Amino acid sequence: MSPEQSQHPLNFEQTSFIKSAAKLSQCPEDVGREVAFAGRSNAGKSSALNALTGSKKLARTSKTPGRTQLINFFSLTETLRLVDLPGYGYAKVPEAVKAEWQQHLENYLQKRDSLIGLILLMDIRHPLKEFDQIMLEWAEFYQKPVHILLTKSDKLKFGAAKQAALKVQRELKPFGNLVTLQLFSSLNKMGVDELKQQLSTWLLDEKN
Ligand SMILES: Nc1nc2c(ncn2[C@@H]2O[C@H](COP(=O)(O)OP(=O)(O)OP(=O)(O)O)[C@@H](O)[C@H]2O)c(=O)[nH]1
Ligand SMILES: [Mg+2]
Repeated sequence: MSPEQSQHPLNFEQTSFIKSAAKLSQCPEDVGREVAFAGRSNAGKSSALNALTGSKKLARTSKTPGRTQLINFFSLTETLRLVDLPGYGYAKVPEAVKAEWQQHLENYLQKRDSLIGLILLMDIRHPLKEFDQIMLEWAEFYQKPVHILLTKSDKLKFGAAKQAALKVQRELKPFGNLVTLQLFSSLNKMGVDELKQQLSTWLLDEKN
């Protein structure tokens, strides 16, 4: 790691919970900038937010997939936010409920002006499932950059994790610069610094 990589102008430890929203109309005012964490149920979104902010309980984690059913907003500064999106694709939820979540998610991606980028989390052992593909297509359609975290990388040996990342990277070639990717583990904190760097780049860029 180079010295400049370990310095983040943003203090992620000062993140605090703002509110939960079940639909777009309940979201905080659409001003400033925010980055949303998306991914299938159980991919590790809430755990990643906690690892990022150095808090054990900022975002609720669970062994039961589907725990986060609301859009949870966190503030980093007065104008910068992080968002924990509901995990999609949880099989035990009725189809009608799934369809409704998807609708809220697409609405959020389409209409939220302050949304400047997506962190898309995928379990490194099960990447690019159907819902990940849908998310990538929406992101491309609505022109939102995506940074992928291959989570639970601690579950594989480093060499195997690297191989898995290369394979995913090859499959993402059609998206070009819009999609980037890294290894991540909330358990051993692998990639937390790289994630902070990506978020700082997005959130502090005056063009966004
Ligand atoms: N080994 C390992 N387990 C992890 C990691 N990240 C999350 N987990 C575990 O995976 C499970 C799901 O984690 P969550 O962070 O709650 O997942 P989520 O994506 O927020 O899930 P939903 O809220 O249901 O969408 C929990 O049992 C976590 O402890 C990781 O990096 N390594
Ligand atoms: Mg969650």
